Amino acid sequence: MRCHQTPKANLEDILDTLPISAICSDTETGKVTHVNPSFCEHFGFVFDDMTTMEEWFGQVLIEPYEFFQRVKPWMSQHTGTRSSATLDTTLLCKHRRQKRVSIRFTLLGDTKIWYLRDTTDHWVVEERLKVRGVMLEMVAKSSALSDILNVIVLQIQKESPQTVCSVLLFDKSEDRLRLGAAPDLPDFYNQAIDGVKIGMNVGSCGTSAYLNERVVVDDIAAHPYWQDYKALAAQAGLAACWSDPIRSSKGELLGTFAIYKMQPARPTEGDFELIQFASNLASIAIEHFRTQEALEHMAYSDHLTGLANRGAFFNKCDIILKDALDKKTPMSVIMMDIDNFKRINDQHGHEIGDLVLQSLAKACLAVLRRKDLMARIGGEEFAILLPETDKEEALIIAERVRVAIEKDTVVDRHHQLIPFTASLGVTCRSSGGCLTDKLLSRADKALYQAKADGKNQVASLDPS
Ligand SMILES: Nc1nc2c(ncn2[C@@H]2O[C@H](COP(=O)(O)OP(=O)(O)OP(=O)(O)O)[C@@H](O)[C@H]2O)c(=O)[nH]1
Repeated sequence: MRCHQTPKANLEDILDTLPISAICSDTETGKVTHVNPSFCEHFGFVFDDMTTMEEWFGQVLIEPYEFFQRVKPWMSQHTGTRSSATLDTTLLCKHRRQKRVSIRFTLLGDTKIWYLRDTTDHWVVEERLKVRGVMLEMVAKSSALSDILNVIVLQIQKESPQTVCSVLLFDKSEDRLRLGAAPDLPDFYNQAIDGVKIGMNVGSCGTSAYLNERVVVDDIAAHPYWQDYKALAAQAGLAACWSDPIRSSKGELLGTFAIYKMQPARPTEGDFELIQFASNLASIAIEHFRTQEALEHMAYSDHLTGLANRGAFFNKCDIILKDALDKKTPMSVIMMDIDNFKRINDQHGHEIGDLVLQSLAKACLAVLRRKDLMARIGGEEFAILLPETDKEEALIIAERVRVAIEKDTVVDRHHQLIPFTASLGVTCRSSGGCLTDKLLSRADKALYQAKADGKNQVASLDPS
């Protein structure tokens, strides 16, 4: 690797035997006069790539501002013959790999000898421990899942330059992938992918989720998996993508972790290890979040119908009522009770009674709006919260619910259709404001009226 036979040949011979990377430069001109084989091997540069150390730093520093803020002052501080202070920084090798290095130099006559130690492995371990700690702390504090996933994605992008990552979450009920975190992918791309149904040839992630195995696509433009999405990927500047299924501790699919590249590329062993690390971290976060969700669902929902339970309904009602008073918006509630339910139970059995409760809940949800909240607050008693809804609109909704129930039936084991009906009481909040209890008791009175007037009908009671 010696470039010239000079009087410094002995020194260069010694440097050439060292396992540590070394560069010699002229103290006067700053020109690089020698690089040892270890430097070429670790960083990919050869002697002909080097002019001065200043220029080289200008090319390889990851953060351009670092040259004037850190590197230049560090270079000029040292004048004596002892070794300089150590500079820890991140460089981009000739083959575009990012490396963490510790650099120092010494003066020997008119030669400056630079020593570069590759500390990447150590740095990666430290960084990963750090991000793992941050993530576990966020999990313990029940931070939003998207925030936790963002931390993981940003860490992977930091470790692997020219990389953009995404986490998609698996929605088992619909076999779709939903956006979990992809802070550096363009919005139009995220919107197009959000909700995509998994299957063969649905990009790297859709296919990876479908096959429940890692998918590597090194050239999106030419791969059949991307046939229907390659124009979208090209618009987002994406050229390669490998995707790993994120699995729970029981092996169930939770989502996918994807690494995108801007140029066609094949993953290295290091990339596989990186995506595995990311998938494992994401799996801890998602699994914890799903467990929390399931616990909350159990605490706040009715096991038979899946509707909100009494406690959840009262809590939500308090919040919506306060909000309606603050914003001076209308709000209504409906109380509902199945007609002659005892008779249904007595004639057809408790199991059929349960089926009626479940079927009625479904029929009502189908005609309610997304913002409405329906709850089972007693055996055959239901309540419906209608935010931003005045009495006239509430009466229309109540009638729609009544008709939906009237049209619904369940079938017994002899294939006999069993119809059922319900009575409904409607009220709206008073202009002065009232408590949830008062509001519900007024709706209850209206319900009582509907029962008294012959059942299978809607009655209302004004606040006045
Ligand atoms: N199958 C089933 N029945 C229930 C459940 N909870 C309460 N019930 C029954 O609901 C019935 C309520 O009867 P009642 O209060 O007399 O009311 P009703 O027969 O609907 O009469 P009206 O309200 O006047 O129309 C009772 O037979 C309860 O056993 C449940 O979870 N499943």
